Amino acid sequence: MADLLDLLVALNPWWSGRDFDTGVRRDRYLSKIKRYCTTGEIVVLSGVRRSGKTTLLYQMIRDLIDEQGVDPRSILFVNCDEPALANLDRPLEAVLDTYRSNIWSGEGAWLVFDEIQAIPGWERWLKATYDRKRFRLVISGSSSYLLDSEVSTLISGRYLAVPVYPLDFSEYLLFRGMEVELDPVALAARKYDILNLLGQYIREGGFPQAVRQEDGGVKADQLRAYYDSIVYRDIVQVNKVRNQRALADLLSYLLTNIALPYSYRQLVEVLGIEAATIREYVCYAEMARVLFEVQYFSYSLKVQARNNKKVYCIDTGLRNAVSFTFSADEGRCVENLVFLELRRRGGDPYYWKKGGEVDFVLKNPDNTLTAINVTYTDTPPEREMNALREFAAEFDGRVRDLVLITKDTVRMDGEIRCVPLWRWLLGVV
Ligand SMILES: Nc1ncnc2c1ncn2[C@@H]1O[C@H](COP(=O)(O)OP(=O)(O)OP(=O)(O)O)[C@@H](O)[C@H]1O
Repeated sequence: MADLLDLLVALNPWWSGRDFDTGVRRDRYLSKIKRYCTTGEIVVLSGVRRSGKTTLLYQMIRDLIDEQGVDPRSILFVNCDEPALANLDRPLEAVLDTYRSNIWSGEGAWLVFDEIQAIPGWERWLKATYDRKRFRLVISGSSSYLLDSEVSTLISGRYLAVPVYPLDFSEYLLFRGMEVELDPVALAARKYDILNLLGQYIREGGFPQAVRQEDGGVKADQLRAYYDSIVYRDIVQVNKVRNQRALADLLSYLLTNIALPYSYRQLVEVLGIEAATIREYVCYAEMARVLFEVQYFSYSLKVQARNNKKVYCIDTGLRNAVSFTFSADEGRCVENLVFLELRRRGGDPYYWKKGGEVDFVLKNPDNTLTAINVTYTDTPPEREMNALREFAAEFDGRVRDLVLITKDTVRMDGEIRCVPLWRWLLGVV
């Protein structure tokens, strides 16, 4: 089919040696994708809208061609969102047939399908293609579609997921033109530039396109547009939400109150929405990866469930653009940044509260615990230290690390290690 071939040629500039834009490299993801690709499993890039999945696919393709010497024609990239594909009867089969008969009929082709969830029936096609063992498969899509139960069952045990987040702090610095060497002298020399950019990162977050936008007004509009499309396309449409007003009120409340424990009873009272509906909507927002709910830490599931929860947002810039906030809540945005970084590092944090409060508790693979508090004042308050000590006493013998993330204080205080946020985010501690 000539039209389809034209479309594929346009989508795959590397077949004809044309250049293509790969933006700023994100090595953290590229090395993971590369490792996963060697396993022969389907590699799935999933993450919130606009976090940079398509661009990462281009970067992977660039590396395949330039570093690994893969024949450019053996790589097929398809943006499944292309309107032309929607008119085809069996789009994925048609695309593969056209590619195999015109471009590459040899072994070992790479099939890279972006936004694959746009094509109905893609799960079955993917499973069947995987079972034929003739292709390497890399797919991407926004989370709510890719991680739902249907997909997990159809391709379960056959895929490795790469969760994609907006920029981390070192990527943010790179986007802002600062390449930092992780050497103590170089870091000390650039500390004030780094701190200045950290202030901006806390406010504007890490959505790549918004970071590159210099005009503050346009940036905020862009972030609001992202939010609207996440809410509408990934929550309302996917889950057929009827009470959109209630959803909007709930999300707005939660985003304004990130990092604060809340109970469903309190939400019912404030918002006038039923508890079951609140639970359902929070779950949708988590699937769209716009919010993350954090549970109370306890070895007893009953105690965990009985206690209040907290939420954090996928991006502080997005949150600041759509909620009613004041500059005084910088501390909570900082806590949100720490939460996101813990998730990027593969952690699944809890919080804990008794006399004092511990912002994050992590269960380590060796069954020990790490407790982290975050403070962003010039002098770390004693109450943050005391809460960590209280936690250590409560879970005596199980605690491996007590960490206080600070604005600029570096010291050991008994068992507590104080680390400045910027160093912790860059992984130099
Ligand atoms: N590494 C990067 N370097 C430069 N710009 C980037 C980078 N990553 C993303 N962007 C920019 O951010 C925007 C969103 O990126 P991209 O389309 O890759 O995200 P996505 O996660 O695939 O989005 P969606 O889910 O909406 O399809 C684009 O304008 C893109 O140019």
